[in-house]
Amino acid sequence: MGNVLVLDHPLIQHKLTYIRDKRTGTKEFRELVDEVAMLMAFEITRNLPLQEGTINTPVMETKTKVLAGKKIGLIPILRAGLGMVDGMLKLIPAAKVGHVGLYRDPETLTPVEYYIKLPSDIEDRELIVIDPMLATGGSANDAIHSLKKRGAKQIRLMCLIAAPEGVEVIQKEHPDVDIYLAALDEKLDEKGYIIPGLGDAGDRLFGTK
Ligand SMILES: O=P(O)(O)OC[C@H]1O[C@H](OP(=O)(O)OP(=O)(O)O)[C@H](O)[C@@H]1O
Ligand SMILES: O=c1cc[nH]c(=O)[nH]1
Ligand SMILES: [Mg+2]
Repeated sequence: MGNVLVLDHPLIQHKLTYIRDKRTGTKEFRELVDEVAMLMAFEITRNLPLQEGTINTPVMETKTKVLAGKKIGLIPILRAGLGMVDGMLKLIPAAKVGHVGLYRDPETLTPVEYYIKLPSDIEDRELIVIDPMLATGGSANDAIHSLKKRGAKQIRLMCLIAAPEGVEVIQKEHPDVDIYLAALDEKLDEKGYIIPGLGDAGDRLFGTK
């Protein structure tokens, strides 16, 4: 079964408080999501492989370390996942970005795929699927199935907030996928919203409510 890791860095937790607050407007919400995504990217890149190289400092030659060049792909789930892309690219600028367009039908809560465009070499990349919200898990589950169907072999999932119901779905359907969160909340309400959550991430990011 995949691991679930709550990234409890104080800066992430502090910013998440303002992201959750209903008084936070669109501009500030977007900035905070960008910042938290960058901090989460810092945490989840801890395992990137390094290789030794040699350079000359102004004083002498020395052995030092550089990234071994592992290929990464960021896969935001549209729309809300877009809000996390730029923050992550600040730390992983060489990553390629693939898009999966999904919306959750408000009545049935089942995901509807409307767009997919991926880097051509996804089978060689470690893919990080990003979406602020993991609620019933339907959207992330579909996105991951779509990626695997197209050849993806290494996938991680990064969300701001998850409900236990969504985590369970991913762990059952995709035991090979580790999940990284800023918070694991209590449950879903009768409309499938995460409680206490942050409301509708897409609407808060793009001001569409
Ligand atoms: O785990 P689930 O129950 O599938 O719910 C989570 C999904 O719901 C939201 O997207 P939404 O459908 O609101 O689309 P949007 O990003 O375009 O607003 C969110 O960004 C996730 O993709
Ligand atoms: O709480 C939720 C659940 C699904 N999608 C959201 O944007 N928020
Ligand atoms: Mg939405």
